[in-house]
Amino acid sequence: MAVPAQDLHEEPRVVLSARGLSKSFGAFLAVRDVDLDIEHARVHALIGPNGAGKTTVFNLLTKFLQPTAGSITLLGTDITKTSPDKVARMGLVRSFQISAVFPHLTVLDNVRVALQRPNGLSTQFWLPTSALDRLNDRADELIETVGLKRERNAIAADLSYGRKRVLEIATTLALDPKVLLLDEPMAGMGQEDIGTVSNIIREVAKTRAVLMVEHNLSVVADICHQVTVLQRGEILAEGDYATVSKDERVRLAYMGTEDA
Ligand SMILES: Nc1ncnc2c1ncn2[C@@H]1O[C@H](COP(=O)(O)OP(=O)(O)OP(=O)(O)O)[C@@H](O)[C@H]1O
Repeated sequence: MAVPAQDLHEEPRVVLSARGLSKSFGAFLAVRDVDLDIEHARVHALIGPNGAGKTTVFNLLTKFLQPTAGSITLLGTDITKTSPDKVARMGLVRSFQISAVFPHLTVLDNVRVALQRPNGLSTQFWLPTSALDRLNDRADELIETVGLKRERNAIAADLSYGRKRVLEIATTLALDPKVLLLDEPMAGMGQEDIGTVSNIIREVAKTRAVLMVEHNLSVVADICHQVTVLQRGEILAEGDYATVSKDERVRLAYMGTEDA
C-alpha cells in the first residue's frame, strides 16, 4: 500500500542528507557507505533486521556518534563535526533527547517544562511555576495536537503506557523540530495507541520531516512515504513501501514472508 499523494501538504525538499556515512567499532564496520536524503513534509522509515545498523545511523545523524567517514548536511549546513546540542538547536531532534516524562508532574506541566528548555538537553528547574504560565497557550496547542486534552491535568504517572508515549511526543514537539527522529515510536503499544500515534506522526509531518526506525511494517506501509532498508550496515533497497516490499532481496533478507 502506498501513502496517497494527497497526504503531502508542503513541497518535499531535502532537509537532512548523509553521504558515504560509515562507522567502525574497532575492526567491525557497523555502517558502510550510507547515502540518505530526508525530505521535508515526508515520513521516512529506516527498517532492517536486528543489528542492521539502524540505531547506529540514528546516533550518527544526531551526532551522538562521530562517523568514521562521510558527511552529514542539515538544512544546507555541514554538521559532520557539530555537537549534538548544537544540531538539536538547529532543529534536528531525536525523541529520547527529551523524552523523560516527569511522573509527578501533570501533562500540562510536562509540556510547559519542555517548552522552556533552550535545546532539549537541559532544564531550568529553578523557574517558578508562575513563570511558565506564559507558555500555557502553546502548551495547550501541543496537547490538542497530540489528543491529550482530556488528560491535560492528569498526573503523568497515572497515564497508560501508550498515553505516556504520546506525552513524550508532545514534549519533543515543544522544541519545534524541523527534522524529527523517532526510534521505534510504536514499541510496546496496543493497536489503539498505534492508531493514535500514527495519526499524530502523519499530522506533524505535514510541516516537518520525520525519520523513524520502525519494526511494525503495517505502520510503515500506512504512514511512511519513503523506506530505506538496511542490512549489515548497508542500504539494501530504497523507495516507497510498495516498491521495497516487492523487492526479492528485501523479502529474503528482512521480511522473508509471503505477506510482507
Ligand atoms: N558501541 C558499539 N560497539 C561495538 N559494536 C556496536 C556498538 N554499537 C552497535 N554495535 C554493533 O553494530 C551493529 C549494528 O547495531 P545497531 O544497534 O545499530 O543495529 P539496529 O539495526 O539498530 O538493531 P536493532 O533492531 O536490534 O536495534 C550490531 O552488530 C551491533 O552489535
